[in-house]
Amino acid sequence: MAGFAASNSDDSPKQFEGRITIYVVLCGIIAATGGLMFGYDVGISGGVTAMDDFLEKFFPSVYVKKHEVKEDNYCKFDDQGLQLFTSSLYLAALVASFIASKTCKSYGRKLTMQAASIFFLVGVILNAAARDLAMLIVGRILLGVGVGFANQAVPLFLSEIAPVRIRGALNILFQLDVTIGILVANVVNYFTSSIRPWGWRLSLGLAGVPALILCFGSLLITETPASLIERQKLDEGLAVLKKIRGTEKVELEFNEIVDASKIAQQVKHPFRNVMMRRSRPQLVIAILMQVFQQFTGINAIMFYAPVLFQTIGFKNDGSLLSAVIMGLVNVLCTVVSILLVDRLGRRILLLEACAQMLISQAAIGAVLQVFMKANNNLHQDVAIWVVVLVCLFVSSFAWSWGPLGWLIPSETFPLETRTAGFAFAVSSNMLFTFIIAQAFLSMMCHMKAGIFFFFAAWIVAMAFFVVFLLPETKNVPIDEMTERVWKKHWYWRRFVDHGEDQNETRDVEDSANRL
Ligand SMILES: OC[C@H]1O[C@](O)(CO)[C@@H](O)[C@@H]1O
Repeated sequence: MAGFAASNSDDSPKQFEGRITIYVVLCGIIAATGGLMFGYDVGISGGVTAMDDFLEKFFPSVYVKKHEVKEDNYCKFDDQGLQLFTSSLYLAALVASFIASKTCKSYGRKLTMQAASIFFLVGVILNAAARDLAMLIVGRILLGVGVGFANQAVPLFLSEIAPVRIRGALNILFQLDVTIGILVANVVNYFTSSIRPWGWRLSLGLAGVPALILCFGSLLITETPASLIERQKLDEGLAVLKKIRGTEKVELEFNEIVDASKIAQQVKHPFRNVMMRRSRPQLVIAILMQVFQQFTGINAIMFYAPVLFQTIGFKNDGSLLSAVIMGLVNVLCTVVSILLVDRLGRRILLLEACAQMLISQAAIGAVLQVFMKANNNLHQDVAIWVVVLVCLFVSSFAWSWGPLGWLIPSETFPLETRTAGFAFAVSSNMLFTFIIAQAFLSMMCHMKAGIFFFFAAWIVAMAFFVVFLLPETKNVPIDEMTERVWKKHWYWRRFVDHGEDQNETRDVEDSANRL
């Protein structure tokens, strides 16, 4: 299989000077709290939409359907308005990520994170105080803008400040915070569901906590050297590089960033450049990683776990508790990824997970198909098996496609197309999260257990993608990807080697002449 991977002649990381400083780790931990906002939101909506008081106030018809004994269990929550509550956030985030890519480039990663926390806070206030559906949805849209800004800035920030040998681990702090956010949200829902009739307001309002952490925390962190140098702040960039590497000897790395930024400055239209032939490998991979991440079916489970568990017959408390257990598995297995990603590499984790996810999705489908046909509810013993299978699925997702969906796109684009290219990754994630959020309950209503086979089929396609098209990027310095990865890949090299796109060359030359 070596022929399909990037066959680096020298697999050891380039020896940039420097150690892993406390400051760099601290900056990583603070910035990663952007992931908490995203995760909290993913986790909170499922539980809130299962709460009677919330349904009765905003979605009375769903409330009635939920309590109708004869209604088909698979279809109880099939309501476009209810799904719009969950999904509107992702639509807003999709649009926001393109705006955020511009602010990231022109004003830096740090400022973009600060803006994210402010948008998010305003959204939280509207949500917690919502008196009608309109207020609720406007609040969700603002939360979405916050998520779009944070998801754009944070993974880039983490990959750019990280020393190469722990880049994977540091970047995965973002996804770790996403999973912690989901878990905390599930725990919060577990308790607030018994606070009648305003428990849902508390659930939605507590989303302000991670936003406040990011807002104040981001005052303490640095801007990335790459962003400073890209914006012509060379001295500041050099000083920051020395500080985060804990040494004065940073010339090699500094020069590499300066070289990358010289090319970046000549590119006046990053979005046009990202569309050109030679950006094709990174662009295709960034988008597909996200499409595939979502078509594992993860969010069908994350958003609607409490609803799903109610569907198979757990009572309110039982279903929220199962969602909490699942959330814990998600967090712990993301830690496994942090420990392994820079040792085993990205491809092994992704491939192992494909096998484990395929087996668990197919098994969930089979159990529901067999046992739910005769009886609209599952027997408690069988339902517990479904929870076990869901945990098996979530564990493998958590050490692979979850974190690597962010890591790989953030480390593969060259500086000149990095923010624009990464915007495609974020927006694809949001688009497909939106599609799943909007469609899952209807799909479950129509396809019933078949939905899990649908996701299983996608997992097969993902495995082929990794085997043939995804090169290994472990231990490759971020600004050396073209030489060491793309030019050596059996398929992608044709885009990079002969990819001198006429328009692009003209674009760069024009800019150079103007300088
Ligand atoms: O941990 C699961 C979560 O991770 C993500 O895939 C983001 O990487 C979310 O879409 C999902 O809800």
